[in-house]
Amino acid sequence: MGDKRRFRRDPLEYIDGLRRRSTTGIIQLPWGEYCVSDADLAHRLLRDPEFHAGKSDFFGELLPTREAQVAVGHAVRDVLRAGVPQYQAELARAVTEMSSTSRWPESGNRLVHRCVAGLLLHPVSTPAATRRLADQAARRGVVFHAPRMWQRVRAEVWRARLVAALTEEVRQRREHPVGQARDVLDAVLGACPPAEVSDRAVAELHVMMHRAIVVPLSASLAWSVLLACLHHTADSPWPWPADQVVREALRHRPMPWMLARGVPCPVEVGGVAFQAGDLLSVSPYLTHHDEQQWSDPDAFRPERWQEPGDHGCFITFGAGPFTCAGAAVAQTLLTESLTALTRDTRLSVTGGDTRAAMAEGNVPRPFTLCRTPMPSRTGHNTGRR
Ligand code: HEM
Repeated sequence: MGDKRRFRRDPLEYIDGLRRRSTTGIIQLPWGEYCVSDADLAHRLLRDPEFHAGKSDFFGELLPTREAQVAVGHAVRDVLRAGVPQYQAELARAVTEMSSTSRWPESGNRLVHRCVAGLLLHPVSTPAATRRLADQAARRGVVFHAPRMWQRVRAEVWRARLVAALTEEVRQRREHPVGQARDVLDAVLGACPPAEVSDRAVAELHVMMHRAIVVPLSASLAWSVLLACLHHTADSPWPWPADQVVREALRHRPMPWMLARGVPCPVEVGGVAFQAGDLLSVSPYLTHHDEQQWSDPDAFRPERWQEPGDHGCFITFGAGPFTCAGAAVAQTLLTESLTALTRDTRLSVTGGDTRAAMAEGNVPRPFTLCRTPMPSRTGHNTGRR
């Protein structure tokens, strides 16, 4: 079997194989780029000031300075943090309406999207047509990766419509500013002075943040559900608290595939010479499955998170200057979601396995989730496992 086919069949196993054969701490990916496979080297790279002197590539060219990037990240994080009770309320409604069997990851995508929608665009302050458009665009490939070429072409049309509607909304909001951010759009607006960031760039940033929030949350929720169900098949409730399941799923199957950095100047790493501008990546998956860092790294063991000293280098949210701004709130939202899904309910899956499908990152292959009601252990709904 050729390298590309082997990679497609099981990308994580494939890069694990490359790592095992490497003696230099660096591997070459099938498309030619290099990835650091040694966990210590990966951690050093993510923290190296020389690799982080300018702006983060995460925002592309939408913002003028690194300071503006940090301000947008923090403002969006603050809105999400304040919106946790709203997320919980929508989650409770959505889970009640969920059928006893559902196809994942699509159902998880819809669930997360529904619960975040009111935080992305405030329901009262945003015209219903714009909110509807954002919802339709999300379902038609603007947010989640569309597998087929024609779907991706169609997504571009929806994206253009959405950006146009959001640009108009930004114009309106800039004419009538409010004190406190009501949603992610206000948060981005508040961090972007009109003289420096155009209405259209704010609209583009909103679409970008929409994806940056919903896509990794959905994939990580799907992995949490799948991995816990595959590793606990008994009729009893899961033996782990939801936050430990989430944390272990984020370690075992980190959704971010590669964290890429532009090489700032000619340098040699692991015997390979890089020129300024070349890309060098770090793989959260390889780092989290490094035996020097983690005991029994290939085992799914949520309980490791209650054991002091069993935590190696954890980089699902990156590390160093460009770390994810939403890491803490993301873990809260994931824990809330898993808690709601398992409340007085036994979860089981059919058809799932631990191989990743490559989309915008590592996402689980399709599986069916069955939810079976269980009598409440306390006689009433505690909301916590
Ligand atoms: C499970 C969910 C999430 C995962 C796995 C995740 C992961 C990541 C990763 C890997 C990066 C890039 C780090 C790097 O290049 O070193 C990143 C950047 C970022 N993420 Fe997240 N993220 C998640 C959710 C969120 C949420 C909910 C927000 C909302 C505030 C958010 C906001 C950001 C921002 C603003 C950046 C850019 C940081 C910067 O360059 O200053 N993320 N995220």
